[in-house]
Amino acid sequence: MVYAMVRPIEPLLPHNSGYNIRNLERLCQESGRDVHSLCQIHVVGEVLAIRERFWDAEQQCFWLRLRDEGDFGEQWLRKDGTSLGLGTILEALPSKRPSAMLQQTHRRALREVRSVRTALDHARGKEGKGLTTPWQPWHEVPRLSLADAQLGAQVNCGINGEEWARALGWLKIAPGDDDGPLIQQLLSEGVLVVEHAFPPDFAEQFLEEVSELDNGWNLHPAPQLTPGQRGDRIVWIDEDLAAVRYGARCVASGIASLKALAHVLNPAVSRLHRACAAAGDPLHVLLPKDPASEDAVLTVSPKAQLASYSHGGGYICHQDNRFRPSHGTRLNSRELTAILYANPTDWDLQGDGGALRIYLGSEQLESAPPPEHPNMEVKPTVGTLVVFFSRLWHEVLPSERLRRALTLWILRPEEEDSWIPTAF
Ligand SMILES: O=C(O)CCC(=O)C(=O)O
Ligand SMILES: [Fe+2]
Repeated sequence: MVYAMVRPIEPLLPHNSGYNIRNLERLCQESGRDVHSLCQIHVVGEVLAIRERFWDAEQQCFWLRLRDEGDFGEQWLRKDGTSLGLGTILEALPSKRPSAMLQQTHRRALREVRSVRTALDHARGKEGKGLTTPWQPWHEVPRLSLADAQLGAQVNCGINGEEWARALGWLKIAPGDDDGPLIQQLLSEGVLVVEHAFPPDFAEQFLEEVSELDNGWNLHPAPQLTPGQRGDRIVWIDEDLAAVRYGARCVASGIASLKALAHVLNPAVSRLHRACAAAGDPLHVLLPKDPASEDAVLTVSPKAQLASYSHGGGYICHQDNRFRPSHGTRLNSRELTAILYANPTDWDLQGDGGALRIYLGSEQLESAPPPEHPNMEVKPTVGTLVVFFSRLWHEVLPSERLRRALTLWILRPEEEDSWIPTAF
């Protein structure tokens, strides 16, 4: 199933105005419209083709005509780089391998999308300096270096070098720190929790921005593979969208900090993989595609997921990735799951629920472990950073209170036959 979003508000918004709630309210007042009428989400089935596109010089955007399988027939979507993200259109396909025909159509649609993005960048004179260029095949995705990440952050949201260094400091992990106790803990236990990773004033602002973003109808129900799998609403977001579209600079900094983690963890994780590969572990075979990958096996997905749970919603016990011995491959390229929470500090796990429960040493299990399996519970309060290997089983316990989380998947893409970008 592919989701497309149509936002009638779109033509109303001046270029680069944010979608934050104040902006929307102001625009609604000015145009005499009800704020609830402005955002719609259509589930439109599989995108079969992008039939037509044109560059609208007046509005400086592309318009795409999509044909899909849903009842909505054909519809126009607007793409202008800062507004409606194409990632939203082609975001979710079932993770079990769809038919060859669907794979092919999806590939074709992706090629179209990429050509639009390239043309768009070209039209704007941009040099494509993002952290990763999403239209490249995974094995060509450049490895993240701190310099790239700094550049990306500056290009994307104007974070300067000083702020960047501070962001890394917040996470209490410094470059060159790969033998430090926190990283050792991650490698040996598979999980790392850092409490108070943010200074309090930043935490307060982060919390406020995330709640404004959520209250502005920017999140939509997460795609589910099975009914009842997860109860959250989500939006995929990068630094650029956060800072420019939503006016959420602390969220942008949060995403940039999570991306910096990949860089910082690279040497240690790379050593871990080499050691496991040397011991004959098939999961850790490193393909010799990129000699520089000796010290860099990790990169990041361009977008992070902002999720909001409410009304007792949770996420059943699952793995974000798994190794398929029968295929000798991993299901996707996710290696580490890194989360920053955005919930008040008076959170009470007993009364409010919403713990992230991670089952330790569970990555090889074929099915979800029983609750008595050794586990740890993380309280989702603002300032808490949790990083864990994506193959560990974990769940979000039902949350009686609004529960928000910003998640970035850190990737190890080199052996990926992935034809489905999970986010781009
Ligand atoms: O929000 C959390 O604590 C974890 C969410 C999660 O497991 C996921 O989105 O895959
Ligand atoms: Fe997960």
